[in-house]
Formats: sequence, C-alpha cells, structure tokens
Amino acid sequence: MTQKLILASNNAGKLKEFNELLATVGFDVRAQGEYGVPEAEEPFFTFVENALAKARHASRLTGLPALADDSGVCVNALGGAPGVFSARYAGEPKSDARNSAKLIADLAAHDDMSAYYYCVLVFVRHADDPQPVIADGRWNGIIVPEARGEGGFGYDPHFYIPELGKCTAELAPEQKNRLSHRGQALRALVEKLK
Ligand SMILES: O=P(O)(O)OP(=O)(O)OP(=O)(O)OC[C@H]1O[C@@H](n2cnc3c(O)ncnc32)[C@H](O)[C@@H]1O
Ligand SMILES: [Mg+2]
Repeated sequence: MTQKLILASNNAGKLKEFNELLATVGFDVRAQGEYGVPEAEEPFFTFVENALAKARHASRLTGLPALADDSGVCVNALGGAPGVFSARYAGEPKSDARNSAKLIADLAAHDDMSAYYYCVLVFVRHADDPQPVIADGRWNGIIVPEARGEGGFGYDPHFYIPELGKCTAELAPEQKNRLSHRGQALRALVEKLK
C-alpha cells in the first residue's frame, strides 16, 4: 500500500514540480489544499524554521506525514535578499511579476548579478516528530533584466544559467527538475528516507 503524504504548500508551481519529482517514489502525494489546510504562518528568518513550521502545520491538521519546501532566490549584491522573503518581496498579495520587477529595479545600480536559488525540504512523520528529515539544495545563476521563457514559476524568467545559455523558465520541466535546488534537495531527502 502506498503511504499518503501531504505536500505542505499552496504554490501551484512547486506542487507541479513535486508531482513530477515524486512520481517515481512510493508515496501517494496530496496537496494540503485538498484537505482544506490554510496557509501556515512563516514568521522566521531562516528557511529551515519556516519549512518545519509549514510541515508541522499540515501534519497537525491532516494527521498525515507532511513534506514542506521553503525556498527563495538569494542575490549576492543584495546581501542574500530577497531570500526567505522571496514570495512576498513586493508585498501582498503575492505576485511573481511584481516580485521580479522589484528585484530588477533593486539591482539596477549594481554590477554583480550573481545569485542562487536555495531550497530546504522538511519531512515529518507526524506533527510532533522529534526527528524531522531535512535536506537542502542550491542552484547558482545570474539575474537578467529581460524576461525569457514561459516555464517554471516565480523568478524563473529572470534566473539565467550561463552553462545552459538559458533562463530557468526556458527549460523543459525534466531539465529544471534534474538541476534545480528543489530537485537536488528532494533526491537528498529520498536518500535519507531509504
Ligand atoms: O509557502 P508555500 O505555500 O510553499 O508557497 P510560497 O510560494 O509562499 O513558497 P515560499 O514561502 O517557500 O517562497 C518561495 C518563493 O521563492 C521563489 N522560488 C522558489 N523556488 C523557485 C523556483 O524553482 N523558481 C522560481 N522561483 C522560485 C518564488 O518566488 C517562491 O514564491
Ligand atoms: Mg510561503
């Protein structure tokens, strides 16, 4: 029997990627929205604390194991911003387009466009699991002002990978999953669960 797993996210882009990434792993993956779980608070200043809060919240409300992702884009010239604040960088309501526009505007006076995507995944077997399983991944790139590509989500039209000559929104889903911060973190997490 496959084990049910709640994905503690309301981000459609992430959910799509997790469904692709987890397709081969023996879990019956359900989005927290299917269970009426509302968005968790993300009050912390570290990715890992926010991911743990999201995982525990979803697990507590469903009674099922949960996997949460906290991620963001960290720009070196901005001291790592927007970082944990990536989803709401341009304020509420969340908007990928406004977040990207703010990032480009903030970088206008800078020369160093280097950045990285960072992702922490936290898996809890139950809400009070004292041994959450944690894995992370990082993907280096360059922020470019001109949007390129239709794929992915978030900052992907502006996140350029020099080795590929493409922005991450121009990659096929399998290629993004193979290389991304999220793909790296998920493969590391699955190894730990074996
Ligand atoms: O908390 P949940 O419900 O999972 O959804 P969220 O969008 O609020 O997720 P986060 O709090 O982890 O914020 C992550 C943000 O970082 C950005 N981001 C993370 N991974 C990305 C990726 O693969 N491609 C583009 N942008 C990404 C994007 O703006 C996300 O909204
Ligand atoms: Mg969030």
